Formats: sequence, structure tokens, C-alpha cells
Amino acid sequence: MHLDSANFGLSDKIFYFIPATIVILISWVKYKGLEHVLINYRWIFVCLFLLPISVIYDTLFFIRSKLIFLLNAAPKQHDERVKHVQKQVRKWVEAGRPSRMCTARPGWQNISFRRGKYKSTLTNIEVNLMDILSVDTERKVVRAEPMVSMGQMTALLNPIGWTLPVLPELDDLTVGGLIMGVGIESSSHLYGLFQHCCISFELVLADGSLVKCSKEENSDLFYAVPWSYGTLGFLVAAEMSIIPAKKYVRLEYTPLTSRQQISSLFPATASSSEKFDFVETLAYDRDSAVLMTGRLTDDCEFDKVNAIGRWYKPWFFKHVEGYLLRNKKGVEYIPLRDYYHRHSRSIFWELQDIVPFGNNIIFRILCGWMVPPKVSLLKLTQGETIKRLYENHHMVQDMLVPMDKLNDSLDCFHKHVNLYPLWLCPFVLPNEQGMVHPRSSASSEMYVDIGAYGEPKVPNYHPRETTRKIEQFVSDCDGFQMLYADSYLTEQEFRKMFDHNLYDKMRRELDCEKAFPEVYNKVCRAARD
Ligand SMILES: Cc1cc2nc3c(=O)[nH]c(=O)nc-3n(C[C@H](O)[C@H](O)[C@H](O)COP(=O)(O)OP(=O)(O)OC[C@H]3O[C@@H](n4cnc5c(N)ncnc54)[C@H](O)[C@@H]3O)c2cc1C
Ligand SMILES: NC(=O)C1=CN([C@@H]2O[C@H](COP(=O)(O)OP(=O)(O)OC[C@H]3O[C@@H](n4cnc5c(N)ncnc54)[C@H](OP(=O)(O)O)[C@@H]3O)[C@@H](O)[C@H]2O)C=CC1
Ligand SMILES: CC(C)=CCC[C@@H](C)[C@H]1CC[C@H]2C3=C(CC[C@]12C)[C@@]1(C)CC[C@H](O)C[C@@H]1CC3
Repeated sequence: MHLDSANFGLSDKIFYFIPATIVILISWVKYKGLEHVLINYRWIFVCLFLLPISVIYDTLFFIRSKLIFLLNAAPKQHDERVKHVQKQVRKWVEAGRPSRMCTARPGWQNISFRRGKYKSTLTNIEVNLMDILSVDTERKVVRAEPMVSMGQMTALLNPIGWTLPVLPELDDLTVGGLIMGVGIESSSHLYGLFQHCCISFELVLADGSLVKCSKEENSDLFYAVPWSYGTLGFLVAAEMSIIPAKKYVRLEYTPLTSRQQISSLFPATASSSEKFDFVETLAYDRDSAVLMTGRLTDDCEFDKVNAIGRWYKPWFFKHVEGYLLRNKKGVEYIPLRDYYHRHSRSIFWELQDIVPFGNNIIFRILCGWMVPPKVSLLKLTQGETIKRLYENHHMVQDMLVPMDKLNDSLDCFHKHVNLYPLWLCPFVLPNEQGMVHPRSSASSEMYVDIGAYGEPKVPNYHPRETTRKIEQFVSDCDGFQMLYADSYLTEQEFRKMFDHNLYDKMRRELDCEKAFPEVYNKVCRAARD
């Protein structure tokens, strides 16, 4: 057959173009090496596949949750869904309690670095309750099911002038995970952790019974639930307080250019009688940072409004760094929902390791509307090569330490990981019973969450040894490790860090021994892959 331009139509060009491209690609991968391509060119897969799929996924879910709430269907279905949870647990009891239980939520969907190995060996109980049940503006309470995400919360509450006192910033964080684990935001210096803004929990217990707990009712259980990681029962609803929201956050950026400034100005601001609504610091090196203080407001200076959530806008941490580089203070008015999700588009600063050019203005204008890729999809598709790279050359940790240990803590992180930016988020820790409380007798104590996410820049970084050194330091400071991250603590060290008195009491009273693993056996490094 003789080929010439006359009989070589478009379909022929496409027909031959595709296999030719595939052959070239395969040759390129063979030349470069699959591992190198998977890691250094992951952005190709992310941009071509994960970003569009993420858009479709979020669009469908947004429409669904809007319809459900508009049709007011959730409350009617809620009771049926709770009965389904109870039925599954009773069936497990009748079967002779074959193995301990956990939720059936696939491990790749949660906002943690790993998946629980226990998902494949324990009895999985479906707890697919994902709707906001009611917003009571008289009582200032929102009642929600555990799979409700923070993105759903802001989408519903903010437009009607309300918000959660503590609304953690990643869209896909769920009410259940933030209660059974931990949740924090830059308003936590006023309101504490996510658990401290909760009014009541409704749980299905190991015998299939439904129980409600609050400070006034079954209070021991109420204080034992936070940080219990689903090992006392299945959460089926929670009531959280809501506070009036305003349209903007007046955000003031203050560059800090010395260790002394960081360790004095930041703690003083967090405890300041000025009571800023939001306080947060991003540290870009051991002696340079940007302190951000925010106030809710309905008024604004229009020339200073910055809708940082718009797809074409720079990544927030890069925008903030600009104030440091210019060594110049600044004030902006940021729409509230944009503020809450300020770190979502760049997944804090994690996206720079995945799509290195993601903050480029051309990429942002053309593809920014699809960003960020869903954390769950990144986790689902990362494969062993990327997982191994993150295992050996990446840290994701949040350590909660008393504010008066800030300076020593930053020295410890600088020495062992030299990883920046660091997220410094202050929070007040009330002295209540439960797994996490100050060791002092004070009614409450100011703590700070040090978030380290990225590639350690020390020559001798080793995930286990390095993390254990930091864990030891944090434990010696009467601090706590966030348990979504890799915990290399031994069980004895874990029980030293977290107060198990009330937890053990509730495990006995609720007959949990055969029903659920202990927390340690769900969160330790050996329990996750
Ligand atoms: C956990 C992690 C995830 C990353 N993901 C991506 C990504 O998805 N896409 C992307 O373009 N860039 C990614 N990067 C950035 C990547 O480090 C650089 O783009 C570039 O690959 C650096 O390669 P290097 O050999 O000079 O690494 P160096 O900075 O010299 O790192 C020293 C050693 O660390 C290991 N290492 C570090 N980075 C990599 C890597 N990317 N591949 C294999 N081994 C590595 C290797 O053993 C390397 O020799 C990632 C980096 C890390 C640490
Ligand atoms: N700003 C912040 O505060 C941020 C917090 N995080 C971390 O992310 C976590 C939240 O991630 P998310 O994906 O929402 O939560 P997960 O699905 O990871 O749940 C966390 C734990 O809570 C248990 N759990 C969740 N829902 C229920 C329920 N209805 N009944 C019983 N147990 C339940 C899970 O049990 P099981 O394993 O059986 O499913 C799991 O052990 C937080 O704990 C936090 O540590 C991460 C990023 C930011
Ligand atoms: C603000 C607080 C308290 C914590 C923030 C933690 C997040 C930065 C991490 C929680 C889960 C992490 C995952 C990744 C990046 C960092 C987190 C979002 C990945 C997306 C990194 C790339 C991997 O291939 C998949 C990871 C999934 C979990």
C-alpha cells in the first residue's frame, strides 16, 4: 500500500499518531527507568488524570449534598442509617464476636498518610452517614453525621452567616475523624481543639445500643471519645457549637526576622488580651517567619480585598512568604471561606513536591481551577515507588507542645529535620479529663502545633530514628503527637504520652476488649502500611 498525503486523512494521522506516541513513551520510560519517571514525572499522571477526576468527584458530591439538604432528606434517613449500624453490630454479636470491629471506610479515603492494615482483618462496619442534619441558630448548634466534611460545613454555614469555632482547613477532613482523632485551626488559641467545640456525641456501642453523651449526660464517655480513634464505639452523630461568621477576615502579616522575635512575639500574640480571631505563623527558616493575625469583619477596604481561594491566585504559603522577602507588613481582607481553605489548594506545601510548577502563573490560570488533586486519590494511586520515596525522604508530622517550649522545639526540629515551611498553630488546651490535657494543674495551658510536612534537608535523615528523637523530645515536654501521622512510639511510651486512665475505665465499662482494638493498635507504625 503506497501512503501519500492525498490518501493520508486526519483519521489516518490519528490512527498512526497514537501507536507512535505509545512506542516513544515506552522507549522514554525504559531509557529513564520506571522508578525515576514515576517519581520525577508524577505530575503528568496527576495533571492528566487526578485533577479532572477530582473535579468530577467534588462536583457530584457538592450537588448531592445540596440536594439532600434542600430536600431535607437527611434527617428522615438518619434514623434508618443508625439502625443499619446497630443491626450490623448486633449481627456481629450474634455471630459470636468473630473479630474486633472498625469502620468500613476504605483506608485510602482518610486524611492520613497511611492505611490501617487492620481494615483487612477486622469486621468492617458501614457507617456511611454523610449529611448535615440540622442548623439550630437559636441554640447555636449544628448537628451532623460523622462523614460530613469541612468543605460541606463551610459551603452550608458560611453563606448563612455562621461557622464552627474551629474549622480545620482541608476540605476532606470529616467530623468523625476530627472528633475520634484531632482537629485544629488558627482559631484554636481561643476555642481549643475541634473536640472542645463539641456539645454531644451519639454512638453505637459494642452491644449495638445507641447512647448519647455530653458534659451533662454520660460525661465520662463524652470526655473519653476524643483521640479514641473509634475504639469505644461508632459515632453516628455529633452536635457542635456554631458562632456568627462575618464576610471577611482582616489578616495582618508581620515578618519576623529573628529567633528572638519568633519566640517572643508569636506566643505573646496567641495569648494577647487583644483576642485576635485567628493567629498562625509560618516559619520559613529557623530565624525567619511570618506571623498572621486575623479578625472577622463585615467591613473592608475594597482595594485590599484578596480572594486568595480563586483558582488563579498564588499558593497561600508562597503569597505569605512574599511579605517576608519584602520584609514588609501587610493587611488584606480575605473572604471567610477562602481563609478557611487557604492551605487546601496547595495542600499546605505538599503540592510543590508533586506538581513542581503548580504555582506558575500560566499553570494556575489554565489548570488552577482543577487544583488540588484529592488527597485520597493521590494516596490511592501513589504506588510503591512513591510510597517508598515518601517513606525515606519525606516527613509529615504534627507535634503539639506547650507554648513555653516553642524555642526548644524549633531548635529540635531544625537540628533533626531542617524542614521548612513549618506550620505553627497555637491552641488553648483545657485541663479536662481524657487522653490529652496539660500536666500542670492550671485550668488551661497554651500549646502550639508544629506541623512539619516536606523533604527533610539533613544528610542523616532516617524516618524511624529521626522521628523517635522528636517523639522523645515532645514526650519529655509533656506534649502530644497527632496520630494521623507515623508514630514510632512503643506501647509503653504511648501510654506515657497519652493519659489512659479514663479511656481504660470506659473500655472496661463498655466491654470494648473484644469489640475494638486499643488506640495504640490502630495508630502505631506497625498497624499501618
Ligand atoms: C517524598 C518526595 C516526593 C517527591 N515527589 C515528586 C514528584 O511526584 N514529582 C516530582 O517531580 N518531584 C518530586 N519530588 C521532588 C524531587 O526530589 C525532585 O524533583 C528531584 O527528583 C530531585 O531528585 P535528586 O536525585 O536530585 O534528589 P536529591 O535532592 O539529591 O535527593 C537525595 C536522594 O533522595 C532520594 N530522592 C529524593 N527525591 C527523589 C525522587 N524524586 N526520586 C527518587 N529518589 C529521590 C534519592 O535517593 C536521592 O538521591 C519529590 C521529592 C520527595 C523527597
Ligand atoms: N487541621 C487538622 O486538624 C488536620 C487534621 N488531620 C488529621 O486527619 C484526621 C481526620 O481525618 P479523616 O479522614 O477525617 O478521619 P479518618 O477517617 O482518618 O478517621 C480517624 C479515625 O477516627 C475513626 N473514625 C472516623 N469516623 C468514625 C466513626 N463514625 N465512628 C468510629 N470511628 C470513626 C477512624 O476509625 P477507622 O480506622 O475504624 O475507620 C480512624 O481511626 C484527624 O484525626 C487529624 O488527626 C489531618 C489534616 C489536618
Ligand atoms: C494541619 C494538620 C494538623 C495536618 C496536615 C496534614 C497534611 C499536610 C497531611 C495529612 C495527610 C497527608 C497526605 C499527603 C500530603 C500531606 C497530608 C495531606 C499526600 C497527599 C502526599 C503525597 C502522597 O503520594 C499521598 C499522601 C496522602 C496523605
